[in-house]
Amino acid sequence: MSKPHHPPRQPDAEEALIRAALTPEINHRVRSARIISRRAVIVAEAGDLSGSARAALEADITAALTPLAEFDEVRVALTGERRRRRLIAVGSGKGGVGKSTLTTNLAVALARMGRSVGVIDGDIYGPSQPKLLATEGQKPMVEGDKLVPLESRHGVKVLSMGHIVAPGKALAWRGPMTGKALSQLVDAEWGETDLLLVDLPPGTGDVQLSMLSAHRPDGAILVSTPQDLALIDAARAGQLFEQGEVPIIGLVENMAGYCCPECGHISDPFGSGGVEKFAAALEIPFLGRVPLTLETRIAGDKGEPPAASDGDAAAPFVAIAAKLARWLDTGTV
Ligand SMILES: Nc1ncnc2c1ncn2[C@@H]1O[C@H](COP(=O)(O)OP(=O)(O)OP(=O)(O)O)[C@@H](O)[C@H]1O
Repeated sequence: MSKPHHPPRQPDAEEALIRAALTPEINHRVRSARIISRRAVIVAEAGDLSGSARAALEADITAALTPLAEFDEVRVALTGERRRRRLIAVGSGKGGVGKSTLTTNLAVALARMGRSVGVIDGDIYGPSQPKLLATEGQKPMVEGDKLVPLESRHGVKVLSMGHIVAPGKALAWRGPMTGKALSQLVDAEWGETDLLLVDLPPGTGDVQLSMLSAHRPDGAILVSTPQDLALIDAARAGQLFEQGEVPIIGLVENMAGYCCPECGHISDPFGSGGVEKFAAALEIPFLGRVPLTLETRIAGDKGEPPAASDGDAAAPFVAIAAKLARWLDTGTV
């Protein structure tokens, strides 16, 4: 007895038939289209769409295909909503103003608020995050061609040039090399991490420029101490972000006044309120002030960020982190 004859399947013809009934906009999203047992099965890319736009896409595909006689049923599978990881740069015009300390403490405070946060130490010439997040001497693993961020003990993932390059070795790097190094950190295997805080080197050099061109941040926080010179440099750093069309979330005043560890009295060797006035003049939101405290300095050196505990030194960081969280959720501080 001869075998029953099955006509060869014609996936291309099936796909062409289905695509002919869809608009170009929808076809652009269709990844596969098949007819299986008189059922049309369409897989469409919808990772960038919100809930209502996804529902509309599904309804449009179903409505366009239902009249066709070649199948009895239409099934639409949409690809999952893609997580959009946000990148926030923390920058300053001048070195040593506490940008790294602020980055670490904001990350830890946000993690304690339930956010999934990673820190990238973009300070290629003087990395400080390995120390601040107590991961000194650790080496990230590599999966495929991607680095796997280190898990700090404070619930924040971290990757720093200090984890992958011997101290001092990056000093001679310029332009393209620094850009490539930064890309390795940003494009690492961050997994479920929703938010990356990037601790930028001070100033407006190569790393900042490659950050703006290759990994444009969603927003930037500027840090300054109250001295005039630091403020002028901060304004310059702000201009760089503005030119790169990166929204400036706000300005933080660090080492605002000295908090005496004996009596808690705050004295202001550099005056007070200058940064806030400066922010107002530049029409940049003022995010808050962090006093100079011995606790913050010692905690930083020990890899125990104040924001990891509930002491007095944590409060200013927590308040600024809450503003950043609001900005992330609503677009305003
Ligand atoms: N509010 C603060 N109170 C006390 N010490 C602080 C405070 N902020 C920062 N420091 C200390 O000041 C020093 C410089 O801080 P940090 O490394 O965060 O600055 P930076 O702007 O990132 O510097 P760099 O230019 O080296 O990247 C560190 O020793 C840090 O512990």
